[in-house]
Order: sequence, then structure tokens, then C-alpha cells
Amino acid sequence: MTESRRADTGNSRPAAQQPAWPDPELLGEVTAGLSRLPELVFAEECDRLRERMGAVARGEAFVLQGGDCAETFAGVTADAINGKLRTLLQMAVVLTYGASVPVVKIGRLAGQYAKPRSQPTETRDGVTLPAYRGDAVNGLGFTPAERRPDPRRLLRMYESSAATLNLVRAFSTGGYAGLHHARDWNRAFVTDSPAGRRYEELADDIDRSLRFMEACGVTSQQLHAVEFFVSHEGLLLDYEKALTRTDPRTGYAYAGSGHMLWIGERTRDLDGAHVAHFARVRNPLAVKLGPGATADEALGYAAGLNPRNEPGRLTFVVRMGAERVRDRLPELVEKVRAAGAVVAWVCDPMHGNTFVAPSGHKTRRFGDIMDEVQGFFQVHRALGTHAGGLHVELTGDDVTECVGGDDVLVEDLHRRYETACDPRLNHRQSLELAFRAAEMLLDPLDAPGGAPSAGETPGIGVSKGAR
Ligand SMILES: O=C[C@H](O)[C@H](O)COP(=O)(O)O
Ligand SMILES: C=C(OP(=O)(O)O)C(=O)O
Repeated sequence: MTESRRADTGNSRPAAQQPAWPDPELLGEVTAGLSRLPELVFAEECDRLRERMGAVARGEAFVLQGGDCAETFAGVTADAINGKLRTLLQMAVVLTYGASVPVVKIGRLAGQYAKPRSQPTETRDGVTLPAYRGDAVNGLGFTPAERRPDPRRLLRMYESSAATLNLVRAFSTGGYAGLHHARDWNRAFVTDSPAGRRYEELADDIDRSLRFMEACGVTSQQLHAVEFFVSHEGLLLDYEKALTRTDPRTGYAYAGSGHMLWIGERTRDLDGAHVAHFARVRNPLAVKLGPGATADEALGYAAGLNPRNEPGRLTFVVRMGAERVRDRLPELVEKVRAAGAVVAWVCDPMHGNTFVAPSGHKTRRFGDIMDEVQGFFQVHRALGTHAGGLHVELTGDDVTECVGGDDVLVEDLHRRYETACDPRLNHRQSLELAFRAAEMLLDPLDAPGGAPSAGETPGIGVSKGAR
């Protein structure tokens, strides 16, 4: 099995992290079928998100991007999707209200079905099989049949994304996402936590403000709907290419698979097929930057992916790790600014802080996550640049995958460890992160930062997953 192969992306660059599809003929049939299906998102929506991200790049707004590490086909249920949406909306309300900043809301949703992996194979008890690469490629079960890449899964990716997006659209425009329901979003969750109680108080404040506005005769449609976008890693070039469409209005190509696509840490080779492919589409794009990213690379993405230097086209999602963000980030930000490149800077405090607990679970400490967020805000405050947003892996479910925050201990990890790939924040941890981030946005120097919270054991664990 080869780890990478050339995808037919209209260029002959090497494509990293592509599955070794065993049946090229079947792959061809599937991608031909996909290319006949309607796009999942519309060019106008992508343009609108690019405008919103332009406000982030100019320092006028903040972006919250979040959702599963790996969506699964079995996870396409109304409860699971609503839980993620409500969690994101609650976090956005906390940030908007707490820090008085408009928040652009983007899900890691409706397309996050493929994963890049550190190793192409996995070995258990002497048996070696292909690594799980997301439901779009193979199954999580550790059997040869499950782990065999099957291109028909790309069709299920499309269908699952369409079903999810349908719910997202209904949710965001059907009334329930309006601010009048801010309290209701909390109802289905366990509210008996410090962050849950704090949220209830905030919802009271919002209710009072809305009643005041209504009493003054102020009504706005905007209070009854929410603008919500979807994003995923643009990893599987066979799928992305099949979903690329030309916009008849302008003649530009758009990725029809999601509003925003990001290029991952493992596929961001400036001479690679991912950068070449996404340079051709008009969607807003992001590139993940790990601790090894250089300023020259950052400038290369700016030149290659945003040659017109359009605000909102390019976002850098920084995932350096709590230990490195304060050392590594300033040089990148300074050189990008000095070159006059307009980008949005977003913090992913998850991917540089992964380690394996003694129980064998991949996890992250809430304290490390908050420490990286604080370091990110501090760097931008010191340089006078805009800390533009957060990119987090989360779920509305009451999982035990990340330690700390409110109540998850290392001993608890096995209780509800349900992720198909990396550990996610649960609902309580997500809310707590939003409250703390809102405080940091106001004052990154004095806000309570990354001190370990109850339940965390500093110093446990090995194998930092920096890349
Ligand atoms: O989500 C990110 C990556 O796909 C993930 O961290 C890779 O995990 P691995 O190092 O276990 O392959
Ligand atoms: C793979 C991911 O992250 P990164 O590319 O930063 O490792 C991810 O966000 O799912």
C-alpha cells in the first residue's frame, strides 16, 4: 500500500495523505457520479463568508470554528448535530456578549469525514492494518474488511454532508437559533456546572436586553436567525475535485463541498497538490501552521493562495502547542505584517497539545488548551495585531476525552471516550473555554489563563503529538 499517490487535480504535484484506493475503476465511477450531483454550498454563500472573514482579518470581528475531530456516518443524527450547533451558538453568545465583538460562526461540520494520519498503518497484538482515515475512506473497526479503503464511502460522505447541512440550514433560519432562544439552547445539557450556571445568568441578561429593545420598538430580523457556515479539511482531492463547480455568474471555480476549506499541517507543502488545487477556487481558505512552520512558508501561502491580497480569502490557523506558541508565533505574525499580507489569525489550541495518557487514550489537558489560547492572545496584544478567532474540536455530548476544565479526571477517560480520532471538548468544557476566552479577549494579560483546573494532573503522559 502506498502512502501517497498523484490525484487528478489538474496538476501533477504530489498529493500527500491520499488513500490507496484499491479499485481505480470504481473510484472513477464514484467521482464521475459525484461530479454530476449538485454542489452542497453555493458560490454566493462562500463569497459572504469571505466578506465576513475579511472583517476578521481587519480586526473588526472574531471567528469561532468548531466541531468534531472526525464526523462519522453514524453520528448523523438530529440530536448529535443539534448538540454541536447549540454548543457553538452558546459559545458565540458568550464571546459576543462577554467581549462585545461580532462572532462569525463556522462548523467543523458537514464534510469533516477524512483524516490525515501520522502513520499509514496501525498494529494491534502483532496484526498490522491500514490506519483509519475517516469514514470517507475506511471503517474504524480493526478488521481487514473495515480498514480497506472503499471509494463508495465518498458518496456516503456527500449524502451525510447534505443531510447535516439541511439540518444546519433549518436550524439557523427556522427561528430556534434566534437570540430569544439563548436560554433554551442550554436546556438539554447538564447545566449544573460553574460554566452552565454562568451561562444561565448571561441568558437572563440577554432576555432583559431583548425585552428592553422590544419595549423601545427595536426589532430586527437578525435577532431571529443566525448566519452559520460549514468547513472541513480539504484532504481528499478526488472528492474535492469532483465537487468543484464553475460559478456561472463569474466563471470562477468554487469548492462545492463546504464554505471554507482548510489545508492541514500534513498537506500544506507549497509545491504539493493541495495548495495547487485550492489556489484555483474562490472559497475562503485556511492553512494550519504547526510549530515547524516558517515565515517564508507563510508568505508563500499568502502569495500563492491570495495573490490579490484580498481580506478574508486567507486565514492562518496556528496550532503550535502551549509550550511553543509564545516563541514561534511572533516571528510569523511580524513578517507577514511587514510584507503587507492581509490574513486572519486563528488559534487552534487542540492539535499541538495532544498526548497519550497511561490508559492509552489520546487526550489533551484543558489547562494546556487555555494556556495556548492565552499565549496566542498575548502575542497579538504585544504586537498590536488582531487575535482573530478560535478553532476547536468539540461536541455537545457529555464525553470524557479531554482532562480538566470542570470535572474530567485522567481516570475518567474511559467512561465516555467516543471520538473516532482526536479528543474533543465536551459541552461544559466548551462553555468554560468560551467564558475564559471572552475574558482574555478583553485583557489577555490579566485574565485567568492556563493554570491547570480541578482534575488535571500536570506532568502525566508522554508522546506530545505536535505533528
Ligand atoms: O486530527 C488530526 C490528525 O488527523 C490526528 O491528530 C492524527 O492522529 P494520529 O497522530 O493518531 O495519526
Ligand atoms: C488534522 C487536523 O489538524 P492539523 O492538520 O493541524 O494536524 C485537524 O484539524 O483535523
